[in-house]
Amino acid sequence: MNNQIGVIGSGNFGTAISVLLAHNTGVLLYARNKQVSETINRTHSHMGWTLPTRIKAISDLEEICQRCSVLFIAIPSFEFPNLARAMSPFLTPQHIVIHGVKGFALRDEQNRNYQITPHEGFPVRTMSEVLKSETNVIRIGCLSGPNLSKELLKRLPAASVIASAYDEVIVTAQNLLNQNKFKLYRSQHLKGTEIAGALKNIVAIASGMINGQNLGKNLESIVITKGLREMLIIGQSLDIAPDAFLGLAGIGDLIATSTAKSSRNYSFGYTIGQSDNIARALDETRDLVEGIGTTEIIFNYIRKANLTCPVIHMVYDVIFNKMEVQTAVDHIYAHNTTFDVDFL
Ligand SMILES: NC(=O)C1=CN([C@@H]2O[C@H](COP(=O)(O)OP(=O)(O)OC[C@H]3O[C@@H](n4cnc5c(N)ncnc54)[C@H](O)[C@@H]3O)[C@@H](O)[C@H]2O)C=CC1
Ligand SMILES: O=C(CO)COP(=O)(O)O
Repeated sequence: MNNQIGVIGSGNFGTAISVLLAHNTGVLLYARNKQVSETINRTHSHMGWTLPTRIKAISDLEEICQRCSVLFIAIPSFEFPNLARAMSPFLTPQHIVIHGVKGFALRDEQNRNYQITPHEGFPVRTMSEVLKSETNVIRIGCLSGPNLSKELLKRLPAASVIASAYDEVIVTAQNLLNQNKFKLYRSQHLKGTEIAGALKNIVAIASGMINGQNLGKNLESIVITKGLREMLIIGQSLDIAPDAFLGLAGIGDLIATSTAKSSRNYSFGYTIGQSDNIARALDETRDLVEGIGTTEIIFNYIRKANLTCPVIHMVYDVIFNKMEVQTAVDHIYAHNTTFDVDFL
């Protein structure tokens, strides 16, 4: 292995991570499509962004795993189990693998209408759990925070969280990524960080819907605040400490994605809000919107776990029951109000 760092996934976030890494080290960027990697190597540009020459692209999964002892992964959650299985023969306990994926994988990949059993409270796997079960990698981390890729690629100031149970993972990520105007904060709450990053996407969709309908800043702030409450009570139901939800990977990312037009989750919600036509919004969306699948999975969970989560309910009803946004907003007003902060 040499000292190049591997990045798997050459989309928006993988490219942004590569550019940040290239400030401190050489990078091998994996693109599945050979034509894409050849074009990156020939033009030193990708998706309209000029790339540092320290980034070399590659299309051989075995080779990138053999050449890089530290790998970052940024691909959609629905492809993650397949990728983990494909990488498995090439990974060893010597590797450090850090993912930046904000979504879940179902334990039973065929069954979205899962059951909750007393022994398996959360019927989904986080990406670190997928890596643990599908590969022999031990030192796993998650990079998560308010990291809108367009802003990172424009080299605007940002920060993020590296979460891992292993100090070496945290220190390695900090050494590789810390630089002027980009800093990594540390967290030992790996699962909480992963869950926070996935759940905030649902709230970003809700906020987009409210803004697409011009329902005002008051309602937007209710949705974001109560959305955070729902993230926390889901965490509580899983015995996850609130820490992960209250830092940059929780409330920080929630603010970024629930207020930025460059967030794909927010802008998907915004399109629905503008047209009140979910079929059209789904049809027109070309971008990855992680929050759609997460809403379906988590709605099923909160129903079975008997948690009251009006914001998630609202998003579910609009997307999956084709309810109009203004009607779905009623979920927020359907309950008798009790203590404002009822979750600490
Ligand atoms: N774009 C952003 O601002 C941020 C995205 N994320 C998260 O990163 C993940 C990826 O998002 P984006 O990069 O934005 O998505 P994207 O849609 O821009 O890119 C995904 C890339 O993954 C590749 N890919 C898909 N399946 C693959 C496989 N099996 N093997 C290898 N490559 C594969 C695709 O070809 C594509 O290049 C998501 O979970 C997202 O929530 C996290 C932070 C910021
Ligand atoms: O998670 C993100 C920024 O931190 C990216 O959000 P979107 O996937 O909504 O674009």
